[in-house]
Amino acid sequence: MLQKEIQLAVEKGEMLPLMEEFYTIQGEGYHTGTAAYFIRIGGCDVGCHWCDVKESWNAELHPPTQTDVIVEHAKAYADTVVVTGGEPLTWDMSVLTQKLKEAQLKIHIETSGCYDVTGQWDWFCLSPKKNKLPVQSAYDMANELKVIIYNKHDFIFAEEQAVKVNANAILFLQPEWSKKEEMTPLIVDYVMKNPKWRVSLQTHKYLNIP
Ligand SMILES: C[S@@+](CC[C@H](N)C(=O)[O-])C[C@H]1O[C@@H](n2cnc3c(N)ncnc32)[C@H](O)[C@@H]1O
Ligand SMILES: Nc1nc2[nH]cc(C(=O)O)c2c(=O)[nH]1
Ligand code: SF4
Ligand SMILES: [Mg+2]
Repeated sequence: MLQKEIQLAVEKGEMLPLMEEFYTIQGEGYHTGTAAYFIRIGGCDVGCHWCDVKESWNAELHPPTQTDVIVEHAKAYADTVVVTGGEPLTWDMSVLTQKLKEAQLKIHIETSGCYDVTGQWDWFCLSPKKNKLPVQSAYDMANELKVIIYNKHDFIFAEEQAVKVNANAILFLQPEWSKKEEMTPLIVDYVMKNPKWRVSLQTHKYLNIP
C-alpha cells in the first residue's frame, strides 16, 4: 500500500499501529486470573512518568496492521480480548471492535478515557490520569475504575474520580509498581477503612508472565 493509503486506513481505524499481541492471564482488576488475548496498540500522549510501557508511546515505531489480521490471530486463542496500549482511544476503535464482535469475542478495554469513546465494549476499565482527565462518556461507561496509587495524594484523587464515575462501577486501587513496597500497605489499610474500594495488584508481574 502507498504511504497515503496507509495513513487514510489508520484514520478510518481499518489499520492500527500494533505494538504487540500476546495470550496471557489478565493480571489486574476485576477479571484478574482469567485468560485473555492482549492487543497492544501503539500511541499515547498522556505522559505518565511511571508508565510501564513507555515503548508504546510513539505510534510511528509500531507497524500499521490490518484489523482483519489482528482479529484472525485473536480468535485462534481465547474468547476474550483485552485492547490496551498505549492509549487505544487515540484511534477509532469502531472497525476493530465490530470485527471482534463478528468473531464472537468478548471485548475488554484498558484506557485512561481521555479521548472520545469509540468502539463497542463488553468491559470498560477506566484508569484515569491526573494530567489528562477522562471525558464524561468514559465515566458513564466504566465497568471498573482502577486508580494507580503512586503517593498519598493519589487517595484523594481516587475519591474525586469515584464521585465522577457511574454508580455501578467497581472501584479498585492499584499500587504503582516501583512504589509497591511503600504503597501496598497503605492501600490495604485504606480498603479496610473504606470498603467500597478493592485492592488490585499487577499479578502478572509476580507470576513473571506478560
Ligand atoms: C499501560 S496502560 C495502557 C492503557 C491506557 N493507556 C491506560 O493507562 O489505562 C494499562 C494499565 O496499566 C496501568 N499502569 C501503567 N503503568 C503502571 C505502573 N507503573 N504501575 C501500576 N500500574 C500501571 C495503567 O494505569 C492502566 O490501568
Ligand atoms: N497480564 C497482563 N495483564 C494486564 N492487564 C492490563 C495490562 C495492560 O498493560 O494494559 C496487562 C498486561 O500487560 N499484562
Ligand atoms: S495513559 Fe496509559 S499508556 Fe499512556 S502513559 Fe499513562 S499509563 Fe502509559
Ligand atoms: Mg501492563
